[in-house]
Amino acid sequence: MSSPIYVAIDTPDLAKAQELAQRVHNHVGGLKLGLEFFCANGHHGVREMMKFDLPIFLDLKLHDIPNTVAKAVQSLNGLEPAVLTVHAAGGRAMLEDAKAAAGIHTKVVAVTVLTSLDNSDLTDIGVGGKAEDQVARLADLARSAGLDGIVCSGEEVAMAKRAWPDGFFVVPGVRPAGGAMGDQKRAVTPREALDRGASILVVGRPISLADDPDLAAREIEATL
Ligand SMILES: O=C(O)c1cc(=O)[nH]c(=O)n1[C@@H]1O[C@H](COP(=O)(O)O)[C@@H](O)[C@H]1O
Repeated sequence: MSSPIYVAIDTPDLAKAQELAQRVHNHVGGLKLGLEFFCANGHHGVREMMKFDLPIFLDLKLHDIPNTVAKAVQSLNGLEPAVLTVHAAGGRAMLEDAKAAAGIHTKVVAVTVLTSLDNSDLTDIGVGGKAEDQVARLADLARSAGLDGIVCSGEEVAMAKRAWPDGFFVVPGVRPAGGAMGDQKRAVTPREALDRGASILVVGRPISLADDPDLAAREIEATL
């Protein structure tokens, strides 16, 4: 079985992205490319990263009116990433139109509550209640809008999976025990996330900033 670890390649620099992928590609199950990579390198950059023969997770976190998001998703035609993100907070029509515009081989997943937010951040943006309640609400919306799954933290994934047993659950912001949190606030270990129902794990800095990214990826995999 392939590794559930998708390495987050968070750089605008194509050569650096290729170097990291080259180092870790035998120890991860996929490559996650984000907005900074896509803005700098576009379709060409994604095609270059497809050469590693691993599934591509295009993390664009689209969030706009339905027409704009649908056209943006259509503009990815030809790339057919394995996974594509949109923000659940864009609402039902946006989610439905994003899914309808995506290729059949692309899992469209909705970001619920960013792992960098805690309950007090939610209060600041006018969302009352706890992160878990908001994740539950948005997961329900994503499911009824026909999406393939959600992105949430390891703190909510067990609850979300109980409510949506065949959903696809992406858990980012995971940290090996004792690892630096950085800007992440709702982090669990990779093992905990998997045990609680994650389908795939997104791991960035614990691998990319390690002195030996290859070893770091292998060490995380060994804990799973
Ligand atoms: O959609 C994501 O992948 C995502 C959602 C979320 O709630 N939190 C989150 O950290 N991410 C992404 O997951 C990666 C986490 O990176 P590290 O914190 O360096 O492991 C980054 O590429 C984020 O953009």
